[in-house]
Parts: sequence; structure tokens; C-alpha cells
Amino acid sequence: MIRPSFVGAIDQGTTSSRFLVFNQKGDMVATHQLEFQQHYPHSGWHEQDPEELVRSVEICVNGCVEEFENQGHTREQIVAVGITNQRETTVVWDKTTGKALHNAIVWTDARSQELVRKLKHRIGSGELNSRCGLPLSTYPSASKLLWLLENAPAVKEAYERGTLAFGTVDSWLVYKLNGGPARNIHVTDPSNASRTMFMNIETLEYDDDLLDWFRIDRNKVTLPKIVRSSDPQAYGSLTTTHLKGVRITGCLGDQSAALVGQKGFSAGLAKNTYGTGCFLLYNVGSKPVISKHGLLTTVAFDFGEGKRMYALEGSIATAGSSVMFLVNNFGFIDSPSKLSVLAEEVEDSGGCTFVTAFSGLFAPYWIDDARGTIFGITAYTKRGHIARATLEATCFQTQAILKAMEKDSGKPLTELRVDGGMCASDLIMQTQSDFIGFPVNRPGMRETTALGAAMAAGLAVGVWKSFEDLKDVNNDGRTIFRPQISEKEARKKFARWEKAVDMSRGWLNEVEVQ
Ligand SMILES: Nc1ncnc2c1ncn2[C@@H]1O[C@H](COP(=O)(O)OP(=O)(O)O)[C@@H](O)[C@H]1O
Ligand SMILES: O=P(O)(O)OC[C@H](O)CO
Repeated sequence: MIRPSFVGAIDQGTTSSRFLVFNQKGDMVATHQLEFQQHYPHSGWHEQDPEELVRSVEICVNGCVEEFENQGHTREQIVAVGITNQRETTVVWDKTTGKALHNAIVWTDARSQELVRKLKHRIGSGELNSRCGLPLSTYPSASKLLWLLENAPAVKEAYERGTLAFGTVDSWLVYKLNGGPARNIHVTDPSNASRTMFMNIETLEYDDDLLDWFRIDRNKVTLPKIVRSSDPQAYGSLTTTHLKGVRITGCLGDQSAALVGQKGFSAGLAKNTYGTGCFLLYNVGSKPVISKHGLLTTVAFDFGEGKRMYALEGSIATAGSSVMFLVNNFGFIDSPSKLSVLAEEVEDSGGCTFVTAFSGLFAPYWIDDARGTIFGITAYTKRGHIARATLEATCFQTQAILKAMEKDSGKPLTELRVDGGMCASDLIMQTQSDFIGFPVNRPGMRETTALGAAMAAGLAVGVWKSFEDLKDVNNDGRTIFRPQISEKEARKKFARWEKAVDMSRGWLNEVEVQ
């Protein structure tokens, strides 16, 4: 009897790691998830232990494979594994020992703000965006690596010795899961490399002019080799866990993976993922489009000739993390799923607007001197109003991003495909549809990020032969949210939001004392 094949996906996100197994119909058959520790050593700083990330992934692989086998399958049926990951988060290690030299600096970390401010005055800063697709900010990996080179002695020493290795989380995981220095597989894919500011967005190769501009000497630091997002050989194979020997054949940054998982294969399709942050990717086709309205240009995926796509991206730094903030810091609710319950205790935000600029505001505003600010509090304000204002903040920023996207692409979107933890809330999805004035389409199976990584891996080894083979995947159980408020009302709400954003500018500027 021929037993069916399955594909595994490692989803290493900002707050948790997961391993999931999918069958050939794209159904998720087993999963294991683990949260890991977040470190906030100073205000605005955010770190993770790179070794803990690897361990959490290994535990998830083993836990999931055990669940899979309990269903009567065998581990040999898992024929390939894909990786998807939080992007920009920067890991540095010594290539001779394979040991991390510092905690990972997470994408949300704003410690390089001062450094970025200085870099903006360097000649040529205005040309970076058109070359790499990203604005100069604390968000991409570049300023995080520069900060480490200036402030972490062990990193600086390894750089001077020429033993420093740099990577985003995908590279680090691939390197470690392959056994580290023994095999020394140090690779990345273009969707991840396009988040560093070191890759040329046209050629998909490292750009010497960009590296020179950042004063990074390529002889002193090893950057991961850029290979396709779906490749049968380049990513090696697992050397630990119950899946020892299974090839890693797909790799995508998590937002790209979600676009793939939502089958956003052709130009004009878009998805919005409401995780720790929130990221809207709009497939613009096989040529990059440089935004004039505060969006990023990124590689959507590279599945080889004729299947390499770019996206315009709207990145929101704080989304699900604002919900976690209400859970952990304010103690308003004991779990994220209670947010909607609290918000439904009131009819609206009671005149409150919460600019959740915990790490400044990303797209389309790029205000790095703002911090979280709640406007409109009165003696009437209740917790429910703050809960509503919190969830509305992500929906307003999505609305602002869609307006920018329409200006850049010349075409309005007519439907938004959604996924990510926060989209479990009907109230949030309804609010989103109300604000943007068109339908929000939520799939039944919401692990689209992992599904995208599995698709990349499965396409490389022939589990699926083409995009056409995937057309029936994840179509069931969709919910469509349609707008229930008038356009005029939505415009009024948005105008108030824009006023609040404007008023949040400059908070970090020094106060002059007379
Ligand atoms: N029912 C819910 N309502 C609102 N937010 C939620 C809900 N469930 C999860 N979340 C939020 O979703 C986020 C987790 O989403 P996930 O897609 O797993 O994120 P990540 O991949 O960034 O780790 C958390 O920040 C959490 O606050
Ligand atoms: O972990 P997420 O889902 O919030 O995604 C993180 C992004 O990749 C950061 O750019």
C-alpha cells in the first residue's frame, strides 16, 4: 500500500514557535505550539534568546510528530519541511563555534533610533529606498547589526577576527537545525533578505553600494547566501528531532508565507495578517514597485523563473501586542480572546483614540518619535472604551495603509483576505470591514503562514507540481464580513484617528526647560 505524503512547517513567530503537518489537500492534521520568553531590558528594547528559539522549534517538531504518529501515521510520511519566520529579527553568531554572540534583536526593537537619526544625515540616505525597497528606520536588520557592531564587544571582536556570521531567524534556524559549523549551511531566501537593507531589490543579490553605505565590510562578516524560497537542496536537512534526515525545502518570511498560504500568487491579490504586528502584502507582479506613500517594497516569493513576485507592504508594528498589553500590563482581561467580550460591553470607544505607537508608528506614517498615547479620556471612560480603542487602532492603520496602496498602485482593493491570531475576533474583523468599506474574507483554517511554508516546501519536492495543483486548498469554512456603517461615518472616524496620529508626533523630543 502506498501511504500518502505529508509536509511539515516550522513557524517561528514573534511570540511562539509552532510545527504543523499538512496533507496533500492542504488540511492541517497535527500541530504543536510553544511560547518562549521575551526580554525587554530597557524601554523600547526587545530581545530573544537565539538558542531558546532553536530549542522551542525542536520541542514543537517532536511534540507534533508524536501527535501525528498517534493518529496512525509514520514519521517517514513527512517528506519535506518548510520554514517560515518572524522577519528582520537579527541574530549574530561566531561561525567557528556556531554559538550566538548576543541575544537576537527583535524586529520591534527601537534601540537604534539615535543611530538611524544620524544615518539619515549621511549623504545618499535618500537613495536607499529605491535600491532596497525599505525606508531607513529601526525596523530592518541593518541598523540592528550596526548597533551590535558599535555596542556589543563580542560581536565587534568576531567582526575584527572575521568570524562573525549574520542572519535573520530563518538563516539561524537552518544553520542550527543542520548541525551548525559541521555542515555550515548559511542561507536565506529573498523574502527574508529583502528585509535587511543589504539586498538589491532588482537583482536579489547583496548590493556592494548598500553595504559600503552602511560601512559594513563583507570580508569581516559572513552574510547568508541568497537562494530560492523553494529549493530541493539548498537548505540541507534536519540533524536533530524525530525528523532527522528530512530535507528542508522551503523558506519564506512569515508575511510572504501568509500571502502564499492565501494563494496570493498573482498580481492584484492581497492579504492582511493580524499577529503580534499586522502586515498587509499586495502582490504587484514580477517587477518591484517603489512606494511614494510610505509603503515598503518587498520580495513576495521566489519560486524560480516566471514565479518570482514582488509585493507592496504596509507594516504595523503593534497589533496583537497591544492586546497582550491589556492582558499583561493593564490586567483588563486575562486572555486575548476576552478582548471582544470587554469591548462589547460598550457601544463605541466613548471618544477615545489609542495611538498604539509602542515602537513608534510604521507604515504609512514612519514616525519614530511617537509613543503610545490615548486621547479623549474623561471621567466617563471605562475599560471597555479602551478595549475598543485598542482594537480600532489596528483597523485604522490598516485603513491608512490601504489608502496609500491605492495611491501607489492606482487600483482600489475590493476584498481583503485576512489571517493571524487577532482575526479570530469577529468584532475586530467587522470593525475592519466597517472602516475600509469593503468585504473582509477570513478562511476557516487560519494557519495560512505555516500553510504557505508547507506549500513552498511541497512544491520543491513534487508534493504539488504547480500553483494550479493548490487551487482547492483551504477554500472551506470562509466567513465574509461586510461593512455595516455608512461611508460618511467611516470617514468621520478616520479623520479623528488621523488627528490623533498627528498629535502623537514628537513625544520623544527633548523638552526645553527655561
Ligand atoms: N481572540 C483574539 N482577539 C484579539 N487578539 C487575539 C485573539 N487571539 C489572539 N490574539 C492576538 O494575536 C496575537 C498572536 O497571533 P499570532 O498570529 O499567533 O502571532 P505571531 O505569529 O506574531 O506570534 C497575540 O498578540 C494575541 O494578542
Ligand atoms: O510574528 P509576526 O506574525 O507578528 O510577524 C513579524 C513580522 O515578520 C515582522 O516583520
